[in-house]
Amino acid sequence: MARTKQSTDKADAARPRNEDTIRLLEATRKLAAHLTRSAEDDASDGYDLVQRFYWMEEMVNHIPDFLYAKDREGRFLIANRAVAIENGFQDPRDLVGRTDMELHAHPDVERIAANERHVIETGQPIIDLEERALVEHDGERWLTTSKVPLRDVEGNTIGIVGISRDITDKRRAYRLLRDQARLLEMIAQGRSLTEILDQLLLAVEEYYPGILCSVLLLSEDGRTLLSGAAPTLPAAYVEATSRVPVQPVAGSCGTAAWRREPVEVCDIATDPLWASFAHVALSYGLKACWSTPIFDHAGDLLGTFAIYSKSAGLPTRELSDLISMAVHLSGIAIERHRTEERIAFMAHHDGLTGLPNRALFDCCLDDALDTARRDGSMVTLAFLDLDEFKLVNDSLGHHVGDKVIKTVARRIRRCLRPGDMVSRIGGDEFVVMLRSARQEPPSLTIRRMELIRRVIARPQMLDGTPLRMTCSMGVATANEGGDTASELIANADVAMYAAKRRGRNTLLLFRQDMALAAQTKLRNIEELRRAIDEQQFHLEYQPLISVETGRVFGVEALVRWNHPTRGRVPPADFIPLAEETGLIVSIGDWVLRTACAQAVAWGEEGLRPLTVAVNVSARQFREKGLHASVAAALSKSGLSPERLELELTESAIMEDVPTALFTMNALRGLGVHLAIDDFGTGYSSLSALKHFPVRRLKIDRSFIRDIPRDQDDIAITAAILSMAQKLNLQVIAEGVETEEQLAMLKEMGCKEAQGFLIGRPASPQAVAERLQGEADSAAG
Ligand SMILES: Nc1nc2c(ncn2[C@@H]2O[C@H](COP(=O)(O)O[C@H]3[C@@H](O)[C@H](n4cnc5c(=O)[nH]c(N)nc54)O[C@@H]3COP(=O)(O)O)[C@@H](O)[C@H]2O)c(=O)[nH]1
Repeated sequence: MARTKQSTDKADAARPRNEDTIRLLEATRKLAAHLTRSAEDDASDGYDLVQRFYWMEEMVNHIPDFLYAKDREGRFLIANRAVAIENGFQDPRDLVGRTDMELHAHPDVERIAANERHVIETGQPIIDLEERALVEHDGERWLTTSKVPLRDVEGNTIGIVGISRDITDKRRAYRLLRDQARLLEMIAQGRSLTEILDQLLLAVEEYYPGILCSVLLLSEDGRTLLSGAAPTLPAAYVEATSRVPVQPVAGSCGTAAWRREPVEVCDIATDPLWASFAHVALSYGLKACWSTPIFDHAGDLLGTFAIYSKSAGLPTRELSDLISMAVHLSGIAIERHRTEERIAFMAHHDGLTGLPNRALFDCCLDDALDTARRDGSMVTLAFLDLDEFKLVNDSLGHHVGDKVIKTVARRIRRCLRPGDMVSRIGGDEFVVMLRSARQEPPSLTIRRMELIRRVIARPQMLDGTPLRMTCSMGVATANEGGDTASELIANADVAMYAAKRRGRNTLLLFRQDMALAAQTKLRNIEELRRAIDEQQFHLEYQPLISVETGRVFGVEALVRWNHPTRGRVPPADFIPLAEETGLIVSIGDWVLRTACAQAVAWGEEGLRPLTVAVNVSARQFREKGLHASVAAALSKSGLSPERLELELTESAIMEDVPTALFTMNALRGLGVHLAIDDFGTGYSSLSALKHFPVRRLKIDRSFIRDIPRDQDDIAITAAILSMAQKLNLQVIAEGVETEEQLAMLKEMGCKEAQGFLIGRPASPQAVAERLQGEADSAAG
């Protein structure tokens, strides 16, 4: 207690006293006297005034808030220990007589003094005013303050009584929430990643003045960290550290990304992790660097969040909390940005190869052509289609097909120069745009395109097996082939189809006559469509006879097209186009229905039952609907199934033997018979032949034509006959035109024949007459 009395006296002696202070002391004395009297009155409770005063002082000193009274001049009259410590004193009494002005050179000192004067002059209290603290530890601090007039016993205002509470943490938490909300809003609004990260880093730096933040983003290959945001770091430093390797020893960030955990380097100058980079950081006064990896929700690394400090050391707990929040927000922003980038990329790129898709390509082609028109540069386009790609997909599976496409895409890309472009526009179709600043001779352009073609054709290793993919290419240049994007594309497309026709693995430069051919083809397709709609077809029937008896046992239905202006169009002129376009499916369906109905009609005329043979094209054979189409033709006509024979070509069967076998068995399941047409021209596997559920082989007319002159044809025909006999198959010889041929075939043991000698394709009426004639002569 004595230590307290002495120090008060000392303080009193040291401070200048003005009238208010004297009045205040007077008031205090009166108060003390009053308390003494009261204490004497209450002596019965056993506690004296001094003890009460001590308790009061202890109580006030234990309050963490700042309690104080000041005189009219702003001098401290009394304060609790919290105020003393805040101002750098141990004993509150050391504060007495001092003013804020003396203690602090803070810009807010004058404003605080003015507020206090206002309370004294008006007698109006200030309640819960938020103000900056005059003392800063670890950055700016905030108080909420209430100040009321201090009055003496007469009611005169002799100063103020104040109470202040530190609300720095509360305010920081509130600001944190507000900043967080603002950043999330920016993310939701789709603002740019740089803008969001800059905002985030500036907000963090505002909490702890003196720190500098940066975000580095992981490169696509995951091996490097690239600059993401660093709004306040010196630009030269950002530049110098724009590619940080992700490896075990690579500063704070590269190491944090490598270890996938925070790396806090408290002294860049001495830490071995910074051995190679320290000189750069230190030259900018950066002494410590604390880096935290940023992950996405799936745990994949996105980048790093780093804080640089200009003094060596480690982050405080509060700063660590703030870093966690900032890392989390950075993760959300980067992940969202990546997702948006991915969506945008997918909208304009092909998912398998990553190449620009048709929409993006068209856009770039338009731009390139615009530029070419302005500056005389040259745009060349190539349409490129892989040869027999379907075979790869069908035989080796789609996963192998995908690998092939990716390899082709990669190879084409490697052949391109800046400004060139390649796009995948279909399963195995690519379009390449080459640009050159000046007009080049066609030979030069073709050389570049040829290079692409040759590079594609290099063998690819697929699961250890080499595969060579060739392609057909059509090339068109803007100056020669056409000036608009659609003309250019159409011309390159036409040239590509011409290349395909030329025999694949070929490059053709567009010529005007190709366009004419393409236009004719388009017109033909249109006319063929109309022919189907308007039923411009009819059937003729060619007799099939028994060599032994010469009697007709069946007929082959052959389609004819009566073109409204061109007249009779031979099947050889339109069947291939119908095949190519798929129109053969409708035509074939019609042929089936008509032929079945005709066979029934002959029966109804009283003619003897015949086999009716109908050609099934390769395309029709591949169609899933063939089985249903045959079943419908039979049920609609009422024809007995064993009287219908479907002629399948060797090549259609051999395209995909297992599927063909399945289809053939399904058709046989309907009760219809099958024959292999044009036998000998394809590559029938003889071992597979014995499994095919066929009844008849039709020896192709090319082997019959030169009989009996050509010994080879005789040998082939004999071999087919012998093999068929062993396999228990019937054989018919096609294209028999002469008596010699027929006689020779008979001699060789061929039991059936078809050809102009026996009968040309004829109308149903003519067939009926022939059958009637045969019946009559048999009867007669
Ligand atoms: N998918 C379908 N293909 C059909 C259909 N109708 C016909 N075709 C195919 O068109 C090609 C040409 O047919 P076409 O001009 O009718 O010729 C056939 C006969 O006229 C001809 N032939 C018959 N005998 C002789 C002969 O002694 N000499 C000779 N030079 N030509 C002759 O052969 C054609 C029938 O051949 P094939 O079908 O192999 O038995 C032709 O490929 C037809 O298949 C149809 O409806 N659908």
